[in-house]
Order: sequence, then structure tokens, then C-alpha cells
Amino acid sequence: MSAQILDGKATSAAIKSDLTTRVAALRERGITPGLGTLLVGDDIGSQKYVAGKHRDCAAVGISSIRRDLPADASQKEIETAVRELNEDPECTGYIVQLPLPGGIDTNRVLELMDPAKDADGLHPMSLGRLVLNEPAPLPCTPHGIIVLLRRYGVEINGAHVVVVGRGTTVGRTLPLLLTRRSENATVTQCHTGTRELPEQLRRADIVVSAAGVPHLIKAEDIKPGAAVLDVGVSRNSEGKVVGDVDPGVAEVAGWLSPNPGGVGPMTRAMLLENVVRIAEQAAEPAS
Ligand SMILES: Nc1nc(=O)c2c([nH]1)NC[C@@H]1CN(c3ccc(C(=O)N[C@@H](CCC(=O)O)C(=O)O)cc3)C=[N+]21
Repeated sequence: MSAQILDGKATSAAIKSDLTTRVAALRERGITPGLGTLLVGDDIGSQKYVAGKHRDCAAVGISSIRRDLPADASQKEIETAVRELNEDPECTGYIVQLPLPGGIDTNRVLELMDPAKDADGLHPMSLGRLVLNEPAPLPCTPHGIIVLLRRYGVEINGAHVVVVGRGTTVGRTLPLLLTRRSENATVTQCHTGTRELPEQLRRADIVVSAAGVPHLIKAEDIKPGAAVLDVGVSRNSEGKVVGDVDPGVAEVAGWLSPNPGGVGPMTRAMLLENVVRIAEQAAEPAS
């Protein structure tokens, strides 16, 4: 038996098609959503992600505003670029591509962003609202994970989910989404300091690995039939993406989200969704 593939590429294509309709409706009312990206430096991975985001925008009718700064840009130059995106009326939502170069105070940069334009859901205000159960743009990768599970009918309610990793984009935020009443999962968060990771993994109905450790998750540690989502991004010597999940897992798992082709495209679709939602809300302020 081989796992059913949680196909993020196909699922994101369907979502993008829905978004195209919503963008067209906004445009008919004279509103054009615009996604800004601020990219600092020339990391090849980041360049690729940002290029992908702008391609997605073009495909659904969102205009894009691209700001690129050199790797040696100063804190001040980066902050100026953030202020300009805050002010730019064509930019209705934007992201600061992470990580920023060493020596830059990332949190200070994020705090300067207008929270009303937070397309990533990673502004401190949005994260605080998430903790407080208030409406806010959701972090794209965790949101993409939940939408992907739902589209394939993987039961989240009551499931035991093991999340591996403690980064902001997945490890720290995914448990917040999964433990909302609407998802109702039980979460164990693991990381590099976790003793006996295999024992934790064996109890999981759903495993989400975002550790960035190639082939950390082995078939012998997976409960037969469990859903396994590979979110780890490492690169091998040829620059190819290598995930956290050992290929042998496909023989044991019930569902498998591959990497690439799984959560990455979903992340991009959720980013577009945030941009469209922000523009819709601006068009029709809650009374
Ligand atoms: N402020 C900020 N927001 C982010 O959302 C953000 C970020 N910084 N920094 C880096 C990570 C990484 N990330 C990915 C998005 C899409 C794919 C993606 O679509 N990948 C394709 C393949 C790409 C390839 O092969 O290189 C796939 O999985 O099929 C991957 C990774 C967003 N990130």
C-alpha cells in the first residue's frame, strides 16, 4: 500500500481559480489588489520564492510591486522601503521575505509594517490576534496545511498532531491554528531538544515536519495510515530541495504531502488569499 498524495500543486490551482473570480469582482468595483514584496539580498531560494509569488499574482489578476535591496542594505534603508510600502496605495498587502541578512533586526522591521497590509500573517499584531482568537490574516504556511488536510478529508477534529520544529512560520504558529475550536486537534510540539522523537511520532495521526533536517522522519516511526506532511526545506549539493521525510514513509503513511509539490504551493495560494481578503475588507469595512 502506498500513501495517497496530498497534492498541493493541484489544490492550489483550484484555489487560485476561485481567487481569480474574486479579483475580477473587485476590479469591476474599481479595486485592484496589489501584492508588494520586499526582498533583501540575493539568496537563490528567496529569489525563486519571490519570483513564484509574482507569477501567481499575474495569474489571478493581482498587480505586484517588487522592491529588491542589495545584501548589504542597512537597517535604515530596509525601514525606509517598509515605510514606502505602507504609504503606497497600489500596494494593498505585502511581505518582507525572510530571513533578512545577518545584522538586521528583523522584529523591528516587522513591527514597522502596517498591520492592515500584513499579507503573511506574521506581523506581531496578527500573531497576537491569533493568540487572542481575534480575526487577523493567518500565517500562510499553517493555513495552507489546514486547507490541504481539509480538501482531502483528513480528520483533524480529535486527531493527535505532532509538529516538528519551532520556527515562527510553522512550528510556533501551526499549533495555535490546530488547537482552535474549529480544528480541535491535540498537538504535541517537538523540536531538536525533544528526547525520544520516534516515540512521539509513533502516537501521531498527523505528522507535520518543519525541522529542516533531511530525512529526519523514518517509516518505522509512522503509525500505519497516518498523514505525513513534509514542510522541511534543505538543499543538497546540487541545490535541489530535500525534505524532512524519508521516501520510505510513503509505504506506511495513509496520506503524504510531498516536498516539493505539497505545502509550498499551498503557502503561495494562502498568501494570495490574504491579499484578496484584505482588499475585500478594505472595500467593505465591517460596520
Ligand atoms: N516573509 C516570508 N514569507 C514566506 O512565506 C516565506 C519567507 N518569508 N521565507 C521563505 C519561506 C519559504 N516559502 C516557500 C514558499 C513556496 C514554496 C514553493 O512553492 N515551493 C515549490 C517548489 C520550489 C522549488 O523547487 O524551489 C514546491 O514546494 O513545490 C517554497 C517555500 C515561503 N517563505
